[in-house]
Amino acid sequence: MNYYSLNHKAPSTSFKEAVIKGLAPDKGLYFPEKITPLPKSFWDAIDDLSYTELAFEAIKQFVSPEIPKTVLKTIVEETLSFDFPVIKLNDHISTLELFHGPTMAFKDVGARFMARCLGYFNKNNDEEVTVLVATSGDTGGAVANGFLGVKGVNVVILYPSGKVSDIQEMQLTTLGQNIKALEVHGTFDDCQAMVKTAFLDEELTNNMQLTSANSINVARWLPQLFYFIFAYKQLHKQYKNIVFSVPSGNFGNICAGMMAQQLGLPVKHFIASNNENNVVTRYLISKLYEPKPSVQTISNAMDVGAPSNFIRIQEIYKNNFDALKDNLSSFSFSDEETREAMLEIYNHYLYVADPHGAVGYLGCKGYLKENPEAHCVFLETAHPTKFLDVVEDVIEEKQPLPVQIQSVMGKEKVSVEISVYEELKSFLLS
Ligand SMILES: Cc1ncc(COP(=O)(O)O)c(C=O)c1O
Ligand SMILES: N[C@@H](CCOP(=O)(O)O)C(=O)O
Repeated sequence: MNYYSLNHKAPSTSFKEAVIKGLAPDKGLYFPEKITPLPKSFWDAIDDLSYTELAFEAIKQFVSPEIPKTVLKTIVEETLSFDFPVIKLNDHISTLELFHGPTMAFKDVGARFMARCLGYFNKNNDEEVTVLVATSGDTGGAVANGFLGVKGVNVVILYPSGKVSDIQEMQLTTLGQNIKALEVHGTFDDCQAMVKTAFLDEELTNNMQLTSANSINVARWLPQLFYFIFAYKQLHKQYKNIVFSVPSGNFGNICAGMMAQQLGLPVKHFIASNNENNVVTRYLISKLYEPKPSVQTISNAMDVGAPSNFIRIQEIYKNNFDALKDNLSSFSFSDEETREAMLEIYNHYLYVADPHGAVGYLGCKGYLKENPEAHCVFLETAHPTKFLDVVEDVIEEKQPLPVQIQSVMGKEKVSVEISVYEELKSFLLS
């Protein structure tokens, strides 16, 4: 599959080059040249196919011919070595738990898939690759875990100082080896802007092979489309009008869901559920896309002022506002509403949701008011214990810590503080 730059000022490139480069030379995100819907026989067989078979068929067109089928099979099997259960809360709302991987957030799938693709492409290459990642909380830990000890790969994670949870910080600052953490005095958007600037800096790119493990990288972004197919497999016999409420920040996950829909997944509608960082909610009301600096919230991983992937969503809908609006609703919620939702979910359903999932739940409720015939699946994008302070404070109940979380507790934090791009550059050159 070839990929073109959404800035349209760079040549199109293969999957391999798109993964290795991360971002196109004109700073545009890569997008597949063609999306071929999966045949009816695939959807008809959904009950008989395993998760790995479904994932293999769904991703095949995007990675071939550069990744041979046998290699892809192994990559998919290794990537998906944990569960993706749907939990029904009531007849209209379910949640898809995406936190059963090693770092307990939905990023594990993309990070593990990308690490293996990069490993395959680099296997006969002596040149080291530096993977740059900006994180508002979860990508950093997942990429650190996914790339730990991978030969020839150095990972540099930029995270906003004081704006990630304690456990998220431990996950990205304590692993050592080939993983380095930079604590940025700024917001996630500052981290993301520094990463994008680095890709355009010839002094850097002439000296080292840089790539990104954020969802701007197609190998990190596209595997997220599996989730929507997995949820559909579990629910389609019971419910007809399935809609997804996706807690959104950088909009990679919801955009991957829209790619699954392009492949033919019968999704009725998407809901982008936001905290107070709500550029897309405002856009759908005003038609004006006006990013603004992010504000800090209790669903910190969604504290994104300028979502990278919105341009991919615009591409899917050919920049047609009405077509997008037909398929996408968006709601924005305050921290107070989020806390109330966490308590409501706990009291009514004895289910402990994390703050991001709770925003997704509120998105379901908002949509169902006008569309009572739908069955809404909100994505539980991270395990509640990643946000221990908030969760225990709201439900007033001590939470047992899963082994994945226990394994990072008490380890020594190692990070380097930086404030401006020049400091990132000298760190990378040193
Ligand atoms: C727990 C959690 N929920 C939601 C999001 C938002 O996902 P996206 O950036 O793909 O919109 C993130 C971060 O990306 C996250 O870590
Ligand atoms: N919420 C993310 C922000 C980065 O998103 P990505 O999908 O583009 O990597 C995080 O947790 O870091």
